[in-house]
Amino acid sequence: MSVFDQFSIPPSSRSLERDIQHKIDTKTKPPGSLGVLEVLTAQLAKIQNSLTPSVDHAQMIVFAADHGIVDQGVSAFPQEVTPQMVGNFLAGGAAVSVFCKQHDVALKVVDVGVNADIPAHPLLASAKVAYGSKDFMLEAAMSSRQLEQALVVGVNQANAAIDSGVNLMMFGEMGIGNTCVASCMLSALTGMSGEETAGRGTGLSSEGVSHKAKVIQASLKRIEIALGKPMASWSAQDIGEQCGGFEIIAMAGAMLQSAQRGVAFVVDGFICTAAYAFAMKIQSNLSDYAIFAHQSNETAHQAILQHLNVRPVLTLDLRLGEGSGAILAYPIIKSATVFMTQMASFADAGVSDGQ
Ligand SMILES: O=C(O)c1ccc[n+]([C@@H]2O[C@H](COP(=O)([O-])O)[C@@H](O)[C@H]2O)c1
Ligand SMILES: Cc1cc2nc[nH]c2cc1C
Repeated sequence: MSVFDQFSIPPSSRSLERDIQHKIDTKTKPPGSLGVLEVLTAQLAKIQNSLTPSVDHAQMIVFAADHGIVDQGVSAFPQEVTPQMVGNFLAGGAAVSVFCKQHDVALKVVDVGVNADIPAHPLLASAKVAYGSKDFMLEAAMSSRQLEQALVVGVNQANAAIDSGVNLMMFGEMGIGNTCVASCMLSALTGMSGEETAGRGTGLSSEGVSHKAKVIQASLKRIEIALGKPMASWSAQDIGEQCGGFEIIAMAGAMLQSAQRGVAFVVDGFICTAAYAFAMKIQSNLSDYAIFAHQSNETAHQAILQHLNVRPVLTLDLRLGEGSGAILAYPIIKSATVFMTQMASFADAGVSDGQ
């Protein structure tokens, strides 16, 4: 049995649905007036099968890896930045580090495939599958064994966090070149062309974006020839092996396992959305457990979010990654649970409900 077959995610519970809606509607506010917070608290209450949902024990996991596709000139930054930024996460100097500290959320960094040896650190999990993926314009990004290994890294990370009592998983990523990987995976998953999925990433020029789109188109052509079947019939395994990235696959594994264990997770920006779309191809019940943090400025993110029929919490023109949007959405997600658990009802407060 492949690791892809190990997931059987239950839909989130419907048993309290009416009680949850009643509790939301009897708070001291006009019906629906807390907007998206009402949607979020209902989602969390169903996931936790509780009228008092909580996200007090949140954990941020940043998966990091490198990508052979950078040899095609698809990023504005050099590959060395991946381990350098991992060092910055661990030292507490990155955006995700300071925002996690601000909100008292634990940060863990997982090396799934960085192209350098990273010294041991209390916040680092070393789970390197390889020193980066292969250049997928020329050959498969990884072997089927590496694909399984990366997925299992994510599953194990989710299990460790949930075993320690975490009730909200937040995911981020770091990997120079990974917007190209995410775009190629999303093209393969949705049928959108490289022109539609390619964007500026860390800051490519317009010419750079056109070149990146051509690299994606050439890669899709190579894969079609290698697999001997049209894109519409590629499996998740095909897409992961041919054009995946280790941090993206590991994150997909962590999302699937969080859902399997009945725990909500927060999807950060463009690359994390590619991990989610990939995981959805494995198990579509996943959608009940996902909260989308923000709409990235990466060109295709809006179209992909629409394609997935999901609404992000924030639109702040972010395009940083590393889980920064997820941690910024955290206080709003938390407020959604706080209104549900702490706000007075019309009856409690002696306020007329207008009926
Ligand atoms: O999350 C996003 O929406 C996002 C958009 C653009 C860039 N990034 C980050 O930038 C890196 C990838 O950009 P690039 O240009 O090297 O492919 C990677 O480390 C991501 O975390 C992230
Ligand atoms: C500096 C820098 C920080 C990042 N954080 C996530 N991706 C990144 C890419 C770069 C280039």
